[in-house]
Amino acid sequence: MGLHPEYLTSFWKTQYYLLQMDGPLPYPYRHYIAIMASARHRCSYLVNLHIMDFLQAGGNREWLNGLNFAPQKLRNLNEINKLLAHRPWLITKEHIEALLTTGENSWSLAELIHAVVLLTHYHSLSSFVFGCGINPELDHEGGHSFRPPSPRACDSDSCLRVEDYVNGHGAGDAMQEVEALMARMKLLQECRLDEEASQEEMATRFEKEKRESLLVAPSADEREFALPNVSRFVEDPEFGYVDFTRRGEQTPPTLRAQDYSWEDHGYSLINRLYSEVGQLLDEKFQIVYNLTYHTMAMHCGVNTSMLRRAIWNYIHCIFGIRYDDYDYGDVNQLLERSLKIYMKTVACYPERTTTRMYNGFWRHFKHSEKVHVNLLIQESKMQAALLYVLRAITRYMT
Ligand SMILES: CC(C)C[C@H](N)C(=O)O
Repeated sequence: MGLHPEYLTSFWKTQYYLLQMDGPLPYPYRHYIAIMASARHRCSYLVNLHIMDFLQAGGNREWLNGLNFAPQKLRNLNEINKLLAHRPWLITKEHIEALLTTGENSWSLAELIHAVVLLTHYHSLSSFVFGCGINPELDHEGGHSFRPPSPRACDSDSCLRVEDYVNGHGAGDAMQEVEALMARMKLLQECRLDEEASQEEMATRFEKEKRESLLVAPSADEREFALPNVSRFVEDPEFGYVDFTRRGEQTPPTLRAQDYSWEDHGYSLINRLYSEVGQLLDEKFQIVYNLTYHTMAMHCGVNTSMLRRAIWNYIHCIFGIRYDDYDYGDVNQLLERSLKIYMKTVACYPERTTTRMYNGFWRHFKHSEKVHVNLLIQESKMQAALLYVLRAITRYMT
């Protein structure tokens, strides 16, 4: 994240506020929730970090034996943790009601907001960790694996491939890919001026992109095994993003941004209930959405807003969120298949990200640009999950 200091500052402020400042939840709870959220995505890096923080904050060591050892109140969060991580569109006001009205184990509304922001923060941070290939620290379990799950650590196969591209024949191809992408951006910008698609056509393009996104998935053999220090915090480990293996599984239903958007609805609700955090999140979303260096691989002075918007909206599309004024044909034109696979893996099954996927897209772009893509994925995913849970809270309250 240090490659993007403006973003990092905002990220740190938010995280610091959520973990260290006065707030509705006791400190050990905050770290335990971070553990529960990271464990959903098998992110041992973050689980280990927060196990240490939990103990430092005076947390009860017993709870670290697993979810079954934690107080019932925390265990009650399990359902919403699962849904937020994998299928946030399934969250209803009944889930909210169940948490707020269970006698002595009830959550207050303020506590619940704190908890859901923490959950979504750590789900999306897990995506960043796997997307950028951050390895477990050496003194952590799995820190010395002989096949590290990290894009940074090269398995010989993918290292060879990258060298091939850069030194040999592939380098020219990779450069041409950049040129072709720039040309497509230019063409789309020019066409936009002459041609406006009808509302129905725009809706069809969204549905097509959403349906197709279901087919963009890593193969099952990329599954990561869960380490015991992580799996003890996970119940119902099979529950994931829409499961394609089950027949007749539907695509996520569509949430239209005009009915519930961050700017008009989500932000104002969270601002009312937990105002500093509302502000901090809003600032962070704005920073990441507008972040640009006007570069594209070896080119400078480029307006990349179209490309960055396509990345942001593709993630929202995977989670069923549609912007009526956006033409999803752009996503199809601008995001190559290998990038879509990478993005969907990082957002939905982060633990299955591989070196090969990381190296496979945008072969001529800089490392910092790939990290930039990860920031967009991370924040877009967080906002998507928040929109669903905040909508459910609004429905519960009205
Ligand atoms: C994600 C990247 C294509 C972003 C680009 N390098 C920019 O500065 O806008």
